[in-house]
Amino acid sequence: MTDARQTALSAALTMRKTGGYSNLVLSAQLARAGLPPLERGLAAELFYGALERRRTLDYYIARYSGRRVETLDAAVQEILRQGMYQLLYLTRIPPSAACNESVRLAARHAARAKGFVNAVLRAAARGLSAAEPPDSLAVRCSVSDSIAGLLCHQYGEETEAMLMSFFERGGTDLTVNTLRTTPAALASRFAQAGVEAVENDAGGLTIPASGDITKLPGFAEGLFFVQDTASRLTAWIARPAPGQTVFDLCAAPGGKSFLMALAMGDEGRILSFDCHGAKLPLIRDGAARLGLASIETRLGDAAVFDPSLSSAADLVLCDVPCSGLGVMRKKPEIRYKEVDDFKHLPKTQLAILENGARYVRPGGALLYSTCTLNRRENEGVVEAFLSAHDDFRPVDGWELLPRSFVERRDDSPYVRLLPQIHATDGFFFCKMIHR
Ligand SMILES: C[S@@+](CC[C@H](N)C(=O)[O-])C[C@H]1O[C@@H](n2cnc3c(N)ncnc32)[C@H](O)[C@@H]1O
Repeated sequence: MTDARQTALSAALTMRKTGGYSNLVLSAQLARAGLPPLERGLAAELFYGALERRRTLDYYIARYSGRRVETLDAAVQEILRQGMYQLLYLTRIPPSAACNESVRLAARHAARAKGFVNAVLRAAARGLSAAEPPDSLAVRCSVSDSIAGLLCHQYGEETEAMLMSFFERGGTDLTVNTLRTTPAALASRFAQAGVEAVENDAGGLTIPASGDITKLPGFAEGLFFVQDTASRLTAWIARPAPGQTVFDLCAAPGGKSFLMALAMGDEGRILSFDCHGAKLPLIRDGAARLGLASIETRLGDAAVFDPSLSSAADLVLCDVPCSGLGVMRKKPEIRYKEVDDFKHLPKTQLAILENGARYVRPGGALLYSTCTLNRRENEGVVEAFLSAHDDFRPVDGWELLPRSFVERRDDSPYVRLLPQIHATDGFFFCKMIHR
């Protein structure tokens, strides 16, 4: 029989085998399993929880088994991780149920290890309340040693609070299609369907994170799209006006293009580029669902000048590819990247920014953004750009934000959203004006 625990285990084993994005792997397993809502919620909690806490869980598994986790069979590793996750973090599940259910899974997937799984989890259930937490910050926060080292170097004592804040569960943020409805009207449609939506200060709605977004009322009518609050702030900082020309150089899947089109009342021209042709339909389909006619998609490399484009854009967005260290909450696989995997990025990011600058008309704006906390990809890139371009001046992004986001830490014009302070994803924005 397929249940929540079986579904979570299948997703974890698939992820090991095929890699890929955790949300896509889980969605495929959930679609196959057809579980009722509560069971879906538990499956997601176990799958994401065991993935995002993996290093911490492995520390305790090693402690109570006397074995290094990598030496165990794949199914045994994942069953123990999900079992240990229940013991440590899911207080609503009695420890005996966590042990029994894990043993049941072991009987099916690793019969010879049934007794071992039982012994490890029962020893943990008895001992965990008195166990010392891991000494290592990387293990406590469950990130790679190299990511912990990088962030400690850049953020010092704030690092642990920053990384711990990624474990807090948030809802799903939606941007409302204000050409078709209002946040209040959409919230009341959701309420009629039993979905509680809360309006936030940045003009969006937050709903509890569960279920299939496409089944919500208003989805097919294009009344909203999923977009994190941090990302939505692009509209406040960019402030495009109706009738303007906007180039969105790294646009797929299209969230910021949609946001610009809404801010412009769908009047004007938005050219949405991506270098991956396969992603362009995501932008086109999204724009069609939302009824946005001002968006045109183009295949293009943001780092290479296209002479066929006029250098008359009012606004150029460079929402560059980045290490994603600010979005670990939603993409837990990012936790285990190595810093070497993304050390090439600043060069690409600077090349995109340099090229983007060539399309901005005098008086127009260039907006650089990332969803990472890595200063080499943020301040490092814009400072390299600004030191070579006295024809661009940075503007104070904080002054453009809604009141509730003004908790700034310094006088820098760059907007640095920190998850432990602003309760958003980690994000970076630098808006520059072409003199
Ligand atoms: C951070 S994502 C953009 C997210 C998007 N702006 C949104 O809000 O939905 C970066 C995008 O840049 C694209 N990309 C990466 N390198 C690129 C390049 N050299 N030229 C154009 N697009 C690129 C990736 O395919 C990816 O879709």
